[in-house]
Parts: sequence; C-alpha cells; structure tokens
Amino acid sequence: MTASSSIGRRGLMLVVSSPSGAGKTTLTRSLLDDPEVEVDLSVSVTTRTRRPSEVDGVHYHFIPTRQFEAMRESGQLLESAEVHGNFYGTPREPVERALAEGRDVLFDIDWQGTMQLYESARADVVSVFVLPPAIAELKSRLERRAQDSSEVISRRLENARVEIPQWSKYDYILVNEDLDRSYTTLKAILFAERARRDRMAGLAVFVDGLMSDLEALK
Ligand SMILES: Nc1nc2c(ncn2[C@@H]2O[C@H](COP(=O)(O)OP(=O)(O)O)[C@@H](O)[C@H]2O)c(=O)[nH]1
Ligand SMILES: Nc1ncnc2c1ncn2[C@@H]1O[C@H](COP(=O)(O)OP(=O)(O)O)[C@@H](O)[C@H]1O
Repeated sequence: MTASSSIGRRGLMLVVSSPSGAGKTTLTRSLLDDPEVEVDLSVSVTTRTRRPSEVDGVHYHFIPTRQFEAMRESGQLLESAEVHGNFYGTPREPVERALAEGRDVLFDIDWQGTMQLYESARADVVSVFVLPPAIAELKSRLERRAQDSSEVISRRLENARVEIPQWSKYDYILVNEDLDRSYTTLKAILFAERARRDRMAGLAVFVDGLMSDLEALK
C-alpha cells in the first residue's frame, strides 16, 4: 500500500438521466466497458417487458408488479418511480455495500428517482442530464433503436415534455450530439468529482504525514 492509497474516499453516486432516446444507456454502457473507469452499475428492478437485446439481471431485474410492491413496502428500494406506465426501483443493499467499500455507483434512473437520492444523500450524488441536440434527432434515435413499438415510441416522446424541463435540477448537462465528445465529457466529470476535497476522508492525515516527512528532512 502506498501512502496516498491510505487517503480513502467515500464512494459517490453518479446519476445519468435523460428523456428516452437521448443516449444515456449508450453513455453509461461506455463507462462500464472502459478499463480506465471503475464503477459499479446499480441494476434496477422493473415491471416493464424485457426488450430483445436485454438480459435479465444485467440490464434490469425484470419482476412482476406484486414482487415490486413487496420490495417497495419492505424498504428494499432506495428509490422508486413510475415511468412511461411501468415501475422502476433501485435495490438498496448492493448500493449501500458498494458505497461503504468506497466504490462508485452508476445509476441510469429518471428525474423522480434522482430527487429521492438528493433527499437521502445530496453530497454523495453527482447528477448528469443528457439532452438531445434536436427533437427530430431524438425521434429518429428512438426509431433507429428499433426495440419498441410505435405506440411505445410515441409515449416516450410525449413524456419528453415532462422530462426535458427537469434539466435545471442537475449538476451537469450534456448535449449529446457527437457521442465521442459526450463520452469524454462524462468521463471527465466522474474523474473531477472523484478528486473533490470533501470526498477524501483521510486527506488531513495524509497531509500530516507529508508535513512530518518534510520536518524530518531538516
Ligand atoms: N426512478 C427510477 N427510474 C429508473 C430506474 N431504472 C430506470 N429508470 C428510468 O426509467 C426510464 C425508462 O427506462 P427504459 O425503460 O430502460 O427506457 P429507455 O430510457 O428508453 O432506455 C428511464 O428514464 C430510466 O432512466 C430506477 O431504478 N428508478
Ligand atoms: N450521440 C449519438 N449520435 C447518434 N446516435 C446516438 C447517439 N447517442 C446514442 N445514439 C443512439 O440512439 C439510440 C438511443 O440511445 P440509448 O442510449 O438507448 O438512449 P436512452 O438510454 O437515453 O433511451 C441508440 O440506438 C443509440 O445507439
């Protein structure tokens, strides 16, 4: 162990939200796949139907409504919300364990869930809102993804009326035009937030060590 590794840091909660189709899943997957970034994904529970490309337990835990209600009622969810007519929630235990071990946790959740995380631990939340460069592009991304029926796509576009105005509640905004640029910015946000003084629990002790080593040089 080096002296600097004893500084220690509380894990942070990196929340990425956007209207459906703006690109938050693409951006969060890139973070998870990047060998330079170590972050745990919070895998949500949902009552929505699985898309063909999704794997149960990886993208979501797909569960029946009865089970969702039981989890919510027994306090097993850190936050939960109804979005586009389905229920979504964050299982509490894996998040609390990761944070306690100093690992950062990534959330792909909506603005309602983000507000609930703010209430429980504002200082530990770093929130990023992804906007599309244009509504025509948002619509064509939803269509190009080709995983939802036209009714589902219309409902998601309709919901963008409520979701887009939530931008002002977030710490950072990404207008996701060029994917590489957006990804570079997202990674920079995470790295900068990790270096915030107030997250480094053992910093004062570390600096005391530097100072006494300086004294010893005299
Ligand atoms: N509050 C909350 N929102 C969630 C959770 N999981 C997913 N969501 C949000 O639910 C919305 C719908 O997600 P999804 O069905 O995967 O559709 P997509 O956004 O079009 O990919 C998105 O805004 C997600 O960020 C969760 O655990 N809690
Ligand atoms: N910057 C971008 N330029 C072009 N297409 C993009 C960009 N970001 C994402 N996409 C595409 O748009 C579609 C929706 O992206 P996705 O990440 O699933 O959105 P969300 O999770 O916000 O609903 C996907 O087909 C994805 O490949």
